[in-house]
Amino acid sequence: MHPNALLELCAELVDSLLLFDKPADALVSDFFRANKSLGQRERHTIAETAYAVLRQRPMLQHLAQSGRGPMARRLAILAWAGNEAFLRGALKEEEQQWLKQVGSIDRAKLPEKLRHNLPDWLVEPLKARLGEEQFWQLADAVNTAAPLDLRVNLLKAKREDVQAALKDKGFNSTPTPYSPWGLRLEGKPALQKLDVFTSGQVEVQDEGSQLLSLLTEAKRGEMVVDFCAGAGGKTLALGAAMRNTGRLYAFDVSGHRLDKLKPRLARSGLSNVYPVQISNERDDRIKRLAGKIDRVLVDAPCSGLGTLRRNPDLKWRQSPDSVKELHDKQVAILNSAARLLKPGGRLVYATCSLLDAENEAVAQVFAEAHPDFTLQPAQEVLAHAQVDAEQAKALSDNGYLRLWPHRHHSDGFFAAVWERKK
Ligand SMILES: C[S@@+](CC[C@H](N)C(=O)[O-])C[C@H]1O[C@@H](n2cnc3c(N)ncnc32)[C@H](O)[C@@H]1O
Repeated sequence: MHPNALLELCAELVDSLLLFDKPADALVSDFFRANKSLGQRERHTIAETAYAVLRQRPMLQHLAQSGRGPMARRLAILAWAGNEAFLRGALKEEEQQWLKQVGSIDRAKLPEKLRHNLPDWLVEPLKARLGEEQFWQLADAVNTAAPLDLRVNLLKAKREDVQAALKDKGFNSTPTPYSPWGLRLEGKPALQKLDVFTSGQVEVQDEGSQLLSLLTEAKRGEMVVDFCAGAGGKTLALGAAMRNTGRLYAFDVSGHRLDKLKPRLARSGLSNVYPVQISNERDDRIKRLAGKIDRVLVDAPCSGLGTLRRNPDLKWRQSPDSVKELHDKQVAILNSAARLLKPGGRLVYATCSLLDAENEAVAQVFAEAHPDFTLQPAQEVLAHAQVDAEQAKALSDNGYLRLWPHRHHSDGFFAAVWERKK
């Protein structure tokens, strides 16, 4: 493809992403579906360039002001994630001059908000929580791309065997530092056609998500509910931990998301999973199971701000109002899910948010209203669930699990674990 044609495609995608009317990953998929002839490398350049614009939008929009021509093209030039010589082939003489001039600007001297590239409303709570130094580490960490983590399905394979099979195909990986189920891949190989993937030996899953399933510690023969199962990333991990025995209900209000679980279930070899579309958290089917369940995982709908490495658009699509609404929804879901538990049963509340409002604040509201639930220190639960005791300590904060991209190199996660008193 001619360099200018590729640059124009980048600009077209940037234009549509900056409308923020749909999630970026869905827009990118639609874009590639509409441009089927693109090769792997071209897709990589287009997607990475567009995501770089989302990550550094304030900085790039500021720098782009000095240029000429359509704004989306200027942004794509500044964020270009492909081969540099190839880009030069796309640029007019005046664009080359402009790019050189922009390149000479010392970005470290620009105002703070152009350097952290976060919306104002997020800065204050994150600085209050982390302090100045860690805030900047976090800002850097969320503005870089995430690695690709796999969870090995221990029903079908051992971690070291999958690692060896990947190596045979030329893909290097290392065991994840905290999760005993995980492998972290070097680069971003296309996995869909590999045997280890098609035969259900691995699923793509961030290490943090694996730790949430570990915290649930679902066991053989138990009755377990994954209350917000979505496409079932955590359901699959829970089902494997149950060794394909007992009963695992996968609830979600979205039938569309539950449909995506089906092919994954087929690959996984699990037959203990029962997907159920519920109308809301007060659905009658939940009432019928009240007091009968051993473990409930509530992987609540949240702002997703812990996944900014993968979903940088979320920082521009969320707002203080949406976070407030989510907080209320999270409390309602957690209250309802808690009714399912037997005495002695375990409740895990989790989000992939960085904000106290969706995490500690929700856990606190729940704890105050439920004296019949006792908080289980995350550190102890993790150590019991095969995570090295020292590492378990590094993952916990005030009795909760707290994962941060800049410290743990996973997505940002929160989890609280309670036991219903006997
Ligand atoms: C964080 S996502 C779940 C991701 C999933 N657990 C996984 O590991 O792939 C939150 C899910 O909550 C679902 N949800 C939203 N409101 C709900 C409700 N009232 N009851 C149950 N699920 C709900 C959403 O449809 C979404 O799939």
